[in-house]
Amino acid sequence: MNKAEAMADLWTDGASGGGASPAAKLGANGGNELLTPAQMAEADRLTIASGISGITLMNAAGEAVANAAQSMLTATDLPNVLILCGPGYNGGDGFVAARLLHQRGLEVKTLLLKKPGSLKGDAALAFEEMREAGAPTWQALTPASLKKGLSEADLVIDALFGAGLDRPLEGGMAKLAEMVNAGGVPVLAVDLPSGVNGADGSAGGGAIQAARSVTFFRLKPGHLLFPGRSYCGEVDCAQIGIRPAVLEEIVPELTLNDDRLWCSHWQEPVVSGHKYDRGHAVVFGGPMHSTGAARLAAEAALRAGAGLVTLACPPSALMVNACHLTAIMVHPLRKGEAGEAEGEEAGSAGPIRDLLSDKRLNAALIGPGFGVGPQTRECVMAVLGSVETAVLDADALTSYSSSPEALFFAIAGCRGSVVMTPHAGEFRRLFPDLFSLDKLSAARQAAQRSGAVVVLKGADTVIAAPDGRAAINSNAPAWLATAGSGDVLGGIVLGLLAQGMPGYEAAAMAVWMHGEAGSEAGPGLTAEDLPASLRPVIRRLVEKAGQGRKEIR
Ligand SMILES: NC(=O)C1=CN([C@@H]2O[C@H](COP(=O)(O)OP(=O)(O)OC[C@H]3O[C@@H](n4cnc5c(N)ncnc54)[C@H](OP(=O)(O)O)[C@@H]3O)[C@@H](O)[C@H]2O)[C@@H](O)CC1
Ligand SMILES: [K+]
Repeated sequence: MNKAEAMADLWTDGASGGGASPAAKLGANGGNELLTPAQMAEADRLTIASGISGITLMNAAGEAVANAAQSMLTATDLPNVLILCGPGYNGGDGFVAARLLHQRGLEVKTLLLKKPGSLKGDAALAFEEMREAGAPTWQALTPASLKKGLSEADLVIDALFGAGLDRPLEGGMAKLAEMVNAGGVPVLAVDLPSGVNGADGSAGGGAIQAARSVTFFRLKPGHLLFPGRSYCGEVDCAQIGIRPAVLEEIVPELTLNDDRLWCSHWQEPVVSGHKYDRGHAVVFGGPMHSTGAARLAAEAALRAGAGLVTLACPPSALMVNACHLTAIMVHPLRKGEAGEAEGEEAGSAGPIRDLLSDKRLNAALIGPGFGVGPQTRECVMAVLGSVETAVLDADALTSYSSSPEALFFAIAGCRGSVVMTPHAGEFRRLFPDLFSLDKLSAARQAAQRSGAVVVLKGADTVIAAPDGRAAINSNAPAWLATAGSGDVLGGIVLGLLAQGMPGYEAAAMAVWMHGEAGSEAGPGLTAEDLPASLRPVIRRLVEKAGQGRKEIR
């Protein structure tokens, strides 16, 4: 087992203790690549071309569904399972599950959306095999048959639509989904809950609410992006005989955000090392009435492992910051002080350049609590023109609402990586034309346009690189949505950049660590709790990385 594999187990082997991530409920076994429905169809095609028949894959998929169904039914004596089968191969998986559950002695009823004669290919084969096996009963899916079926069922299997959903549910179909949701019977979804678009998680016409979903080979973006994620329940990923080698042809650029994505770029401190080996990060803070955001970021950067952290701020704010900070250095941005005369804005660009002329300061964060306006734009220009790597957040982004191209131009001239961490509102101000797109496409296009790594924050944060790579995060607990949380995230990115991680990996690791720290701090957390909550998260990473190394020897 190499270091990456060892660390991949970290959050799914039940050994992660109090910080167990909600992502552990996602069955990302097999690999962290995410496949769109089109890519999944290609994986099926390549597998079938290599000599494994489609019906073999469907039988394996249906068996995984049947097994999951049984595991949901342990408490009932003679369970009654209602299987809703659609017109395509998703329905085919339903027929296989129906046959197996019937053969295992369960009461099974299938309701078909279309006549059996209209079934094609492997779905028709699976229906025939189900009938030959002594067939569980089947009839047409209508409001009346559904109402009766729901009144008798202990479990519903939703095999209506999966990867082939190509439009929102509407009319009678949407009403049937509403009936299932109102029925009070737990639902197991095959591949995806019907109504959820696997590519982007949209569910414009509503969807069936599942308690659990079983997907195949790899997770799909729709399992992770909202609103789709909220319909999936717990997600299992079953391996059905598709070889991972097909991914070499498909080359997916999208992954689940977990340690497999970034652990090989992260280096824990070595005994012979020096603090300067881990970089010197600088946070540019705002005026006296607005200092907290920068302090949260600075504390997070230090906890994330930066060797040294300096908080640079206007002289008026120096005393406030100095009173709150110990290990973090404070530095007055003296020259100019124009901001103070003009409504207490932050220091001018000159002193920023002066400070950053010390090349040991290798990563800078500007934006949180900094103030919005032309002075901020000057300061952002000074940062991007002077420092190796930078994080832009909050006011640094909002200040460019009416001139985003100027920002993108400056990013293009920056020596190293630039990471932007907008929430939805900040994103909309910088990229108004992208806001109507799905979150994944929006983040990807923004990264391409701006030349920065874009962290589009939210419960399903997307991290996108200008080269097309993207990751979806899934471990953020609900209580992470609290004042100052984003400032901490910016600080973690900064701390990892200071240690020399590449921008995309630093951003992804930071988002993941932020989520873990949120789970570690738990209900009732405030942003102040998060930097300290990084300690057990980092300790587990170090321990697991060490295990990986031992096993390599
Ligand atoms: N390929 C393989 O080897 C394997 C595939 N596997 C399984 O196959 C599934 C994908 O199968 P699939 O491609 O047949 O699509 P599927 O999800 O059944 O739906 C297509 C049908 O839905 C219809 N339809 C679409 N949207 C609709 C709407 N809003 N409202 C109403 N109707 C709508 C559409 O109808 P039409 O557009 O023609 O009107 C079409 O007839 C995948 O999820 C997995 O479970 C596994 O067995 C492993 C091996
Ligand atoms: K389904």
